[in-house]
Amino acid sequence: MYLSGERWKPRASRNPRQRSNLLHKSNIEAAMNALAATNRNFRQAARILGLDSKLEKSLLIPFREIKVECTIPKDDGTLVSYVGFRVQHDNARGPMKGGIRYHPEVDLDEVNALAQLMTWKTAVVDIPYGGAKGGIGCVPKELSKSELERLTRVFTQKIHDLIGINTDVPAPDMGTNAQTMAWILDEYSKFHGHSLAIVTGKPVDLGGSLGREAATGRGVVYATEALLAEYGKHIKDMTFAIQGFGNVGAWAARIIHERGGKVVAVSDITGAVKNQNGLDIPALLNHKEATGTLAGFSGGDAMSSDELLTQECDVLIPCALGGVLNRENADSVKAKYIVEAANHPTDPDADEILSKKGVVILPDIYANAGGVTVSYFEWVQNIQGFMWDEEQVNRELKKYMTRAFHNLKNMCKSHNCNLRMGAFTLGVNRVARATQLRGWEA
Ligand SMILES: NC(=O)C1=CN([C@@H]2O[C@H](COP(=O)(O)OP(=O)(O)OC[C@H]3O[C@@H](n4cnc5c(N)ncnc54)[C@H](O)[C@@H]3O)[C@@H](O)[C@H]2O)C=CC1
Ligand SMILES: O=C(O)CCC(=O)C(=O)O
Repeated sequence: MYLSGERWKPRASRNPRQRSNLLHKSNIEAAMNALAATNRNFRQAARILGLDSKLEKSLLIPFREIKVECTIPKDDGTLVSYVGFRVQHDNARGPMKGGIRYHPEVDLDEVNALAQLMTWKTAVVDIPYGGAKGGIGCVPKELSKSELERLTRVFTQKIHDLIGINTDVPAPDMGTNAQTMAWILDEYSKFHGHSLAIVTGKPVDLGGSLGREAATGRGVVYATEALLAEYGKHIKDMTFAIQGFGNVGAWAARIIHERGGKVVAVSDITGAVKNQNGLDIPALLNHKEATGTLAGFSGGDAMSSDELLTQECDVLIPCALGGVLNRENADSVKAKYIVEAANHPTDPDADEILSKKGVVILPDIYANAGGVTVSYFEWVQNIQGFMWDEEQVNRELKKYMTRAFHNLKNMCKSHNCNLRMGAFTLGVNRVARATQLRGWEA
């Protein structure tokens, strides 16, 4: 069945040289970093769609890669330098859009992969954007608030000429939040005048949208509901394990709990906690708020973070880093469904292993698109100088996520492929059409 873990298999080429190239490529690509894995998924989609090789190449090459040095004084007066990136991948469908990540593993390859994913993601949910992503290689928890502010302002000074309301609009990602966006907005406005729509995911008091903070987690829940409905199942009858308890993970857990789902395990960088009878999520949120850690929560048993991914559950929701499901642990995954709330949580090796086990994977470029969808609503509200109420935001979000699921499913049916390829073909096809209509083909 098209929603199962079955993989799309390339049609055997009649040309033996071409065929050996395909096989050789897929062998090499089995152990890949995020960029190679993303490129591989894109190329598979391009083949399914029968894209011309020139168009394929042009869609793959990023519009612009920016790398800047950001030197700031630490609180003790010493100078320290960080490297910041912004990759603008594609703008055929509109201004480039994507988050900014503060994390020690940020590098140009990763940002490239994440920027490309944004291009396909905005197209999957059919919002008028292209894709971009940014990041700074740093450990945000080791920086004071004033150091983070200085770093964000210096980064903005370095890239302000290359972003813009109609060119590239940043947003939060791992390690950044509404406050980070407020600093970017303020710094950018010094150069360009008051510019509310230059970032999304900002504080509501500064033009942010109601519902944006919860939007990625809420979108994950809408996506999960749409998937489970295909199997005649409901959140309230299922158990969930959630990796990551930051913005996305905590909101997903909270909303699943509200809908009667049983969250049986949660992890973050500080540890993990489990309870097969279901964790009391509001109590866990209070505990995390009060102590800054999951450790010591009396409503469950502590376990190691690594165990979370192989925990007994119906639905596994990774909400942290990329590549966490890989050849080392994929075979031990017990979940029947994986909803990719994180970007690129599943390594290609794991994709293969999980598919063979019949695990259904709802891919990132659809599953976590709720955040950028409400970012789009925020940008629209800023441009209109008008504010929607939260009910309208959530209603529209559900509409976009539900429509995208049906479009994705139709691609799976038309091309007899799994959900990942359904999402990639949906996104890539829309971007390819816009590229052709603009006359950008080489
Ligand atoms: N914030 C947003 O609107 C969107 C975020 N995403 C993706 O969702 C993921 C999470 O993003 P946010 O929640 O915004 O970040 P966040 O910084 O708010 O939270 C990240 C969470 O991951 C945990 N974590 C880090 N390393 C871990 C490890 N080794 N094991 C277990 N937990 C670990 C952290 O402790 C924290 O709880 C990322 O992949 C991001 O790209 C995707 C779409 C939109
Ligand atoms: O809200 C946005 O513009 C981007 C969110 C993001 O970075 C993502 O979807 O990965």
